[in-house]
Amino acid sequence: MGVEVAVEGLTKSFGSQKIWEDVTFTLPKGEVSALLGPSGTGKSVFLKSLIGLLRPEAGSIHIGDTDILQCTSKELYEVRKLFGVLFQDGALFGSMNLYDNVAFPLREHTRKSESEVRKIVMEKLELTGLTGAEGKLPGEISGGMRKRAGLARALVLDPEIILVDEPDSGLDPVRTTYLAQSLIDINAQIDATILIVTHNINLARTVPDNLGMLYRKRLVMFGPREVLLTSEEPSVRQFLRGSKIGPIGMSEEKDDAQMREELAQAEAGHSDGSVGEDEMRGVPPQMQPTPGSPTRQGEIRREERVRDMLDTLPQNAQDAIREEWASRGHGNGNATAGVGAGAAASSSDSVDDHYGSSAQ
Ligand SMILES: Nc1ncnc2c1ncn2[C@@H]1O[C@H](COP(=O)(O)OP(=O)(O)OP(=O)(O)O)[C@@H](O)[C@H]1O
Repeated sequence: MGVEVAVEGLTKSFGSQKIWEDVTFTLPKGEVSALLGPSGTGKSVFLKSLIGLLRPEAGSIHIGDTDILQCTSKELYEVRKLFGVLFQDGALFGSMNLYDNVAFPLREHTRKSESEVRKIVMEKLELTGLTGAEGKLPGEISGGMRKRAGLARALVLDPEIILVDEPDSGLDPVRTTYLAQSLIDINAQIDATILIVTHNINLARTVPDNLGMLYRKRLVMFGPREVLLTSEEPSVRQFLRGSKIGPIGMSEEKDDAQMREELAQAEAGHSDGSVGEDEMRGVPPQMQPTPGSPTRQGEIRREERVRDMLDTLPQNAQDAIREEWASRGHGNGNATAGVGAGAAASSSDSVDDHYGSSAQ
């Protein structure tokens, strides 16, 4: 099962440039979470901080019981083995064929025999739909295949946490959906904790259990996906619609004069090409594992968790969650298929424990 990742009061600067500050939230174990944010808000820096490649100057990052900002380098080495990371471009070695690329972490970090390595590599290549392509070089295959090879390589050490940096970059919408489906299926199969960093709104709306957004050097919010998707926060609504109207500008933020001018243009009928407000309202159904996959344990645990905190969530989010449960025949929140009746009482965690003060 995946481990919990708890980030508290995290602040990162490069010299005098503050990237983000006081970021607090928890990735629940075995659930799929996504972090949204305009370009340059430090999402990749955040991922690199989680695996100890960059060092924030304040706060803590607990991976299970270990605070990676306080631990020894030996402990950090052990913690890193829990991670599988899919970088934007797949980060494959150009001179190695796919088989050797995927085998690389096994040969580097384990003492497995070549026949054991072969068994694992072929299994992961099959899982990511790459059987038959193992002899190809990265330069000979499409961007989508490179991503999947990167994913296969991220999976060979049986990670408990999978970090995915912009899974859609360089992919068309159909291939992005296939990759997202792979992530959901993998979550069902190995119950790993998954964090996806993305600006793909469709993916953010349909794939994760939990959703957050970084903006203006802060975590605007993080919590069950229904909270962000029904939020009235102007930056969140603007981002979801991809509209020019709102506080987010071409560079990080804009001034009042520009905001007034853009609003006047919109009122005069000038379209900025964004998705209509009504189209972006509501919570679409979540992507499910491919039929025949194991039940997603993260989804069951999430339901228990959300049930515990339901009354603390904004009304819009509560309504969306209750509606979704009702559509699945889960009644008004008092009964859950597949979840023990004692579950709601078993956790003492409050919404603040899970999501910090930024949960809304
Ligand atoms: N090693 C570094 N040294 C100095 N500045 C850095 C370093 N890495 C990132 N930055 C800066 O941190 C900021 C955030 O970068 P980051 O790549 O994390 O943004 P992002 O949200 O992932 O953007 P995008 O969505 O466009 O990929 C940028 O201003 C970048 O220049």
